[in-house]
Amino acid sequence: MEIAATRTLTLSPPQSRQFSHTFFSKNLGSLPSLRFNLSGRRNFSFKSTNLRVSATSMSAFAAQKLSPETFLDKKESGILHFVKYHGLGNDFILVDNRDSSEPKIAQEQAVKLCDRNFGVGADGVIFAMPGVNGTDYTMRIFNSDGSEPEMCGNGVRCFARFIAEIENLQGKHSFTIHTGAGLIIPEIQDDGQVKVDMGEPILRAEDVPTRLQGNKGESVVAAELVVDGVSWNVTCVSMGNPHCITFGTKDGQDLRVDELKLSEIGPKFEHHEMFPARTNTEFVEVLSRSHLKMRVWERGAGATLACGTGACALVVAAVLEGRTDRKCTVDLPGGPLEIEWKEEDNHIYMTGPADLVFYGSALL
Ligand SMILES: N[C@@H](CCC[C@H](N)C(=O)O)C(=O)O
Repeated sequence: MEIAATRTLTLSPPQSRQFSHTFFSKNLGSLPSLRFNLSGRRNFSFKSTNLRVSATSMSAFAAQKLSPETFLDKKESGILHFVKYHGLGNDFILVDNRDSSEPKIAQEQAVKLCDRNFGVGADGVIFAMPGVNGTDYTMRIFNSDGSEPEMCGNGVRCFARFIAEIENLQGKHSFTIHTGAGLIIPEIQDDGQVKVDMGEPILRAEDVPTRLQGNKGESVVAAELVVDGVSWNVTCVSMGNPHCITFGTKDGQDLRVDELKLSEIGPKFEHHEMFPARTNTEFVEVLSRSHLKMRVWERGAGATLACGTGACALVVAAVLEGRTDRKCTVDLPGGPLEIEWKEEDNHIYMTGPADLVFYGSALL
């Protein structure tokens, strides 16, 4: 389903200009609040020191349908046009940066945009940039705290759908994408899901990076990590970005992820001295040899509803610890991902959704 409605964006005084944009949203079945409000006018505004956005949304159906390219091509100075996407609730502001290898906004501005009270609200800002070394595109991302990670699994699925949208591509398509984690290849499937070749996991302790000693060759597998006086069993895996995966504590107690006090324990893993580049942490419950359930505390973003690189890393950890087979469904708070760590090429393949939420503009 595609819905288009006029969106009027009013800049706060003293810039009392008005812009009208077409608002596109797909898959609104999962977004009752948007559908619910389509018949009326709703005002919302976001303010912060250097970022001001106020908008009156969705006043009419199909009143003025602009193409996505036209919307993003508008080049009023000081205004950032973006498209909001999410992958299982892990949400991102996508910026069309195809004309430059410099991100259109600075890290501090990304922090303000990502703010859920004073900004647009997102787990990160993603830039679609020109490719390098023969790749189709480059993807860069800023976390909601402004730091720059090497890779983002849910983000790269959103990136693929964003490219298809702005390049007006229909059906099955794959792209080569240069990231901080090397070459990543997402392929949009006929059903709209995105299957991503996430490359090979990195297991050497020093490269993850972790200061924990390798205990299985150079890898850290089911090793002891003391966090706040409690001994946890952890496996460390990098998918370009660092992950610490735990299935429970050393006393043999398996995790019940719903019972975890994530906001208390998460930051203690993230900033642990054993992780010189900080870490993402996945807390995992094994439901069967092909079914896992996880909650995540992300480096630079906190508790999120999903983490694609995390889901890949935890399947690697589960296999290395002998807990599951190589093909698993991973239940994340925002929904399931299908993950396979293939023996033939040592690559990990992730399949899941990516959905457009809305088009918007922000005054920088
Ligand atoms: N949510 C992402 C990971 C984003 C980067 C992460 N916060 C980091 O700093 O490494 C995913 O889906 O992989």
